[in-house]
Order: sequence, then C-alpha cells, then structure tokens
Amino acid sequence: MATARNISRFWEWGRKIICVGRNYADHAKELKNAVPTEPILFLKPPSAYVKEGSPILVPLYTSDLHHEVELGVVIGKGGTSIPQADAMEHVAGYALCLDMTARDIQDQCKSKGLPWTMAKAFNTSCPVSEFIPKENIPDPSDVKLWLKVNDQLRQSGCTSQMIFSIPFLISYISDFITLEEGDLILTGTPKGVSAVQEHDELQAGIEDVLTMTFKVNRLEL
Ligand SMILES: O=C([O-])CC(=O)C(=O)O
Repeated sequence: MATARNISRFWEWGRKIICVGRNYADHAKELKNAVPTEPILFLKPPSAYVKEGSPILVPLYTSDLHHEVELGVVIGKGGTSIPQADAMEHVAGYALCLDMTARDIQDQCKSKGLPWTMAKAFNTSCPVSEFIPKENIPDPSDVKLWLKVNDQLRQSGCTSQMIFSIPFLISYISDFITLEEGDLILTGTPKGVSAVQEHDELQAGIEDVLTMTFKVNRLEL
C-alpha cells in the first residue's frame, strides 16, 4: 500500500502526456515490430511525472524495466483540429523525457491484445528535464538525443529520423484529443532501448542544450 510519504515523492508536473510509439523505424525494427503507417498513440497520467532529484521507482510487478529517451513537446496554446501549418505556434517549448517501459508487461499485453497501461503509465514512468524554451531548440526536427546507463552509451539518435514530424503529430492528435496548455507530447524513441536495474544511474541529453540524471530505485511500500 502506498503511504503518504511515498506519494509525496511522485512529482506532478504539467497536464496530460500523449505518447507516440514506434516513431523511429530503427527502434520499431529492434523490437521486431512493423514500421507504422499511422501514429500509434498511448497516454500517461500526470502522476507519471518525476523530476531530477527524485528517483525512478521500479514497479514491483516487472523484472524488465527499459529506458526510452525522447524529445517532449510542451504545448503552450491549446487547440482542436490544429492545421499542420499552424502547429508550431502551439508549442511553448520542449523537455527531455524518458518513457520508462515495463517491457515484459508490454509483451504480455501485446500478445493478449490488451492496452499498455500497466507497462507505460505507472508512477515515475515519465522522468522529465526542466522546461526548455522554444528559442533554445530552433530546429526540433534535427537535434541529437542520447542516453547512458552507468556511463555507457545505450541510445544515440536524431529527431530527423522520426517517421511522423512534430507538426504532423500535433495536427493528428488535436483532431480527436483537444490539446491544452501544459500538455506534453512524447515523440518516440530511437534504437538502443535496454533494461535498467535498481541503483543504476541514467544520464540523458539533448546535444548542446541540456543533460539530466536519474537514479533507479525499487519501490518500497
Ligand atoms: O514501447 C515501445 O517500443 C513503443 C514506444 O513507446 C516507442 O517506440 O517510443
């Protein structure tokens, strides 16, 4: 049972989190998934947020927790049915994000045709950096992302490899989910995802813009 002390460690930041799956062909292929022809979307609740200084907590029900480094897009101006041509006017800035994934649970859900909620939406499943103002990333379609586990490089990719662009995703999502100020869109992960263990240190960065560090802990009840 979660105690008040535990709950106070779960940082709430921003609003809803809309995630795009398999938006990099090399990552879709490394997990033997088809490259999508339309965006694959799933959600994380605001209770998934965790900021630097607080740990990523491994859910008790997984033995295969993976990191996925992603560029997050922070919505500054809400809207419904936003045309692609206007999409970037709705962006306030960015955040470096991790889409922590219980891979064993996701595999079970996939084989049963069930939603990925238990694999993707648990407390602390969305570690985020500080907010990055839009001006600090003038071309979000061409920035390098990387992630190290205990100083070893695991993921290194460039947002130029995305299948669906940021303006396309904003327009596509807003056709059926109204985007609101503070919402975060996770734009998918490049290849190199791998398992993390208790006591690991994850360091991730956006080239020349920022780095962030998170510790991994077991959830204590
Ligand atoms: O779990 C997955 O492989 C799907 C996903 O989130 C991604 O590709 O970013």
